[in-house]
Amino acid sequence: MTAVTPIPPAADVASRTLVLALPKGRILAECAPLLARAGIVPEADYADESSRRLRFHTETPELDVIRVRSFDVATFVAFGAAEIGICGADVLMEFDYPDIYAPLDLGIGHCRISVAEPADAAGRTNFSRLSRVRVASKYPSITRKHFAMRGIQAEIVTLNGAMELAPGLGLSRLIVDLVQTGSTLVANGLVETEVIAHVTSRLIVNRTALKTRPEAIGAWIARFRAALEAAA
Ligand SMILES: Nc1ncnc2c1ncn2[C@@H]1O[C@H](COP(=O)(O)OP(=O)(O)OP(=O)(O)O)[C@@H](O)[C@H]1O
Ligand SMILES: O=P(O)(O)OC[C@H]1O[C@H](OP(=O)(O)OP(=O)(O)O)[C@H](O)[C@@H]1O
Repeated sequence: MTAVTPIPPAADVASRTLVLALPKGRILAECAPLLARAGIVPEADYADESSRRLRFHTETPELDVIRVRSFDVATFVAFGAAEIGICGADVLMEFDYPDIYAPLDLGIGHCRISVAEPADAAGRTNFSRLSRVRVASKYPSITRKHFAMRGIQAEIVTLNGAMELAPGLGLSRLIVDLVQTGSTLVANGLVETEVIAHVTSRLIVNRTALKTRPEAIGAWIARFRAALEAAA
């Protein structure tokens, strides 16, 4: 039988090293100056995506960082595996975890989550007469809610990338995806028809951890706030 590691008693949880979950990819690079201003200096290879390590110490003994997929940052924090994290508002909207508190807009990762359709069909869809529509997205919950608010039942085709291919290949009529410059849409013959929400990255914390360790976590929130003010 495999030995099961006991769940640490509350006292250990209260004193364990805090974990900050960072999203690998584009946001990680944008985070770097903010982390530096907040006094967080992780081991040098934390930003080296060719490194197979996922957890890194920082110069502050009571704080480690982990590097995970952007969508998974919210899950690590919601379940208390990481006390603090940085992730896009798109991810927070999609999961809507009640255990996450997002005290700070970090002003990085600017984009929007939008509906798009083929340029040659744009403007021809009469949404007031539509009862069902097939939409490709990696945001099934946001998409379903958005169309439900207009009385349309969205049939979601969940993809993890390259959504822009879906309409041209007959997989869906519309897509819901992130847009920043709009060049990916243009390159694939699509146009943005509706903005669902504007997105930036947020500092997030686990609500229970904030209640049990208010000084430690509150101090990190304050450091991030000061770092933002210093940059303003
Ligand atoms: N084009 C963009 N411009 C600006 N911010 C973006 C853009 N695309 C995504 N983001 C923001 O960055 C976050 C991470 O996106 P990124 O593209 O790095 O990862 P991903 O491709 O969604 O994830 P993965 O590679 O793990 O599948 C998103 O949740 C969003 O908040
Ligand atoms: O409006 P733009 O500036 O063109 O940016 C939008 C693109 O950026 C994101 O993709 P990403 O580059 O993260 O690739 P992915 O498909 O692997 O998620 C998003 O899913 C769009 O495809």
